[in-house]
Amino acid sequence: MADKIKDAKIIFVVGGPGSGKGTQCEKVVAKYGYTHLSSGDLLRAEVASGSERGKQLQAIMQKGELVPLDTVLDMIKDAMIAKADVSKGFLIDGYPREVKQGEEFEKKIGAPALLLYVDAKSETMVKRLMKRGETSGRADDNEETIKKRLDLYYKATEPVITFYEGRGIVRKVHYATLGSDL
Ligand SMILES: Nc1ncnc2c1ncn2[C@H]1C[C@H](O)[C@@H](COP(=O)(O)OP(=O)(O)O)O1
Ligand SMILES: [Mg+2]
Repeated sequence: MADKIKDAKIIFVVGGPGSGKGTQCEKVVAKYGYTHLSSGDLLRAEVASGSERGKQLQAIMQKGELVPLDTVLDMIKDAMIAKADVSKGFLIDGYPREVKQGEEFEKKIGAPALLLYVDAKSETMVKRLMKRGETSGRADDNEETIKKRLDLYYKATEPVITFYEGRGIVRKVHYATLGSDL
């Protein structure tokens, strides 16, 4: 099973909460036809299913914390396997959230060809999340949780960018634009 994805082209998409990762991914999908997999969307689908595991995940996400690594990695891997036959490559949006997640992904699936870093100022992110919170229905788009998500991003996720910069595979994009030479 896992063999099906061992040579897949992988692009990690990393950025703060509300930085515009999903929007950037839509542009790449339109242009290159890659398969977009969002860790947050996969987790929210599990929550929406009403399963016992979904209830546990919901409680963690509501607090703005990270769900256990194995849970999110298994979900991504299953989603990749399900799309392996039709996919030209995968945009993994919202993962890795910490260096350890990147290392485990590489052990279990493979190495990324590129990391798209969606850069945005923290004031911009907060503004966009507060605005999104008016209509998103997301339990984590409120002032208190947004602050925790941002703190966690700077503490745990920014080191991921530094880690992959060391390999020379980071491409920085601003939330409003996307280079044409991906
Ligand atoms: N790779 C990951 N590891 C652990 N928790 C994750 C995760 N990806 C998402 N989550 C959990 C914690 C996040 O605060 C929540 C929402 O994720 P998201 O949809 O990627 O948020 P956003 O797009 O606002 O950054 O889901
Ligand atoms: Mg998202």
